[in-house]
Amino acid sequence: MNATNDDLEVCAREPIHIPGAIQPHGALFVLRPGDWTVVQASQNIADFVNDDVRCGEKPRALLAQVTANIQTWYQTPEPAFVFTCPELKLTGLAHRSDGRVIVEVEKSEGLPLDEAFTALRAFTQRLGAEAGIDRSLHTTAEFIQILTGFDRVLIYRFDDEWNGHVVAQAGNGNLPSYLGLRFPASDIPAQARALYASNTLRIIPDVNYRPVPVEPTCDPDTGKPLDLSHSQLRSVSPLHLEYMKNMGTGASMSVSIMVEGGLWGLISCHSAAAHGVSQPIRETCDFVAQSLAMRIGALDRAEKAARSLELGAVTSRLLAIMAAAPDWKQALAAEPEALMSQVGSSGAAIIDEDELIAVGEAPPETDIRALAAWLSEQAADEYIATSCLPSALETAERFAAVASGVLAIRISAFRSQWLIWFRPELVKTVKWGGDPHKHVQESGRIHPRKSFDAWRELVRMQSTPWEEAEIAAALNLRRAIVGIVLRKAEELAQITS
Ligand SMILES: CCC1=C(C)C2=CC3=N/C(=C\c4[nH]c(/C=C5\NC(=O)C(C)=C5CC)c(C)c4CCC(=O)O)C(CCC(=O)O)=C3CCN2C1=O
Repeated sequence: MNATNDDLEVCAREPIHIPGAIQPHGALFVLRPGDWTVVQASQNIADFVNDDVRCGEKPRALLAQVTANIQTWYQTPEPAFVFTCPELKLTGLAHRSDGRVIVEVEKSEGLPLDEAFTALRAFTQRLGAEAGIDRSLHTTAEFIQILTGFDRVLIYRFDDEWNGHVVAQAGNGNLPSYLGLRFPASDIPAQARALYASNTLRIIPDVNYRPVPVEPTCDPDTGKPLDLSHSQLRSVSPLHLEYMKNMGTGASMSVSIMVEGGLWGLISCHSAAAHGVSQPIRETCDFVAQSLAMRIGALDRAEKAARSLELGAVTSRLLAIMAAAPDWKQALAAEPEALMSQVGSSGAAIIDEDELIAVGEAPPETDIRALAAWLSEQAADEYIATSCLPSALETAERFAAVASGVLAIRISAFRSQWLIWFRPELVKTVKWGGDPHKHVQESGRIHPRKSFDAWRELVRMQSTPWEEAEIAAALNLRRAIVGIVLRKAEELAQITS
């Protein structure tokens, strides 16, 4: 039976940050600052630190020295403390959580730091030499695949609705290609995305792992469950483990790509069989993701600046034309190409009460008037922009071919005075990784879909989305027109007074 949106909502509320267990490729204990006593520990702690850590006691022997160093760190503003314990062949990480210090340890292995640095330097040189974003994404996927040895590395980009698009890929052929496929937002629900914006690297070395409980389950003083939001060993949602098995992956690692403080996408790594990656290599991958994010941010800013400059030139031309004309509406209508290129549209209309002027590819007059009436009912002071008008105004289906996209600026708050740009429908076929609507409801809970084969969807009644720079250009023109209208009104008032 297909799951409903409510089921997906329940899934998006799963408290993944307090699983009460960790993955077995490391061990964890919790210190109470002040007396530095161990208040909780994972059931496998002795496998990593012998008998040096016991609940209710201070860490002993080698871990006593580690704890002393943690106490020194605890007095600093540093968010985390990375340490090694060569005698026990351990690397570790300490971080604060709910007034406690969570200490996680793993076996030391893998890439020495100088080799990691050499690899990083080679990568940043290659990245700097890449001209555009596509090559930067592919260079990153190729580098991470070689560095980590995962079978497949994807660059997964979120769109405005949090659906994901695989925009770059590198692999050794052991796993199917997902390049170009899209995945629904529900595959990575909101609470997971929020977690990944702060905890930027997660690894699941073996999808068939048996979770290791943390004991006692709740903090003995506060009774609160242990918050593993910033942990590296956190046991992950059983739902996601099922998803990975359905996808035929035995191990995964995800690294968040944070651009301008927002989750732009993920570097998502998979292997068919269990596959681990050492702490130094993981740190290197996190740094690579940060380097890529800075590159994406710089390229995005440069692209927006160039687009703003291009549109600014058109705005200046239109302002000059309106300033020299007795009527701004007729002036704009006399320059249809400039008016339409102001925001990259294929048609436009100017409505001022009964007066209507249309240029380029525009709906019939009656439909434009009905659209203006609908726009006037919307709670928008300055503008309304949509790339899918029929989803908001059903009657717009009949002119979707020429106006699926609408960008409308309100000239007057008191009368029906609008400047509207139109964009045509862009019919496209979207390839999903499996049927995005096919989540299965079984035995009282939702299950991830089992097929990720390309599933094609014909997308209708949508135009190319309006860019930030285009909306900004529309608002620049609006400010000029409102200024002209106000000046005309003042002149008229002076004449008639
Ligand atoms: C091929 C493109 C691709 C997709 C679509 C994808 C999905 C993905 N889902 C992730 C996480 C989760 N999904 C879900 C839930 C669902 N996944 C589903 O398919 C469905 C129906 C649900 C229930 C809403 C949950 C709870 C989590 C949080 C797991 C955790 O960190 O504890 C995660 C993050 C897992 C991680 O970072 O460890 C991913 C990344 C892996 N990945 C991909 O590479």
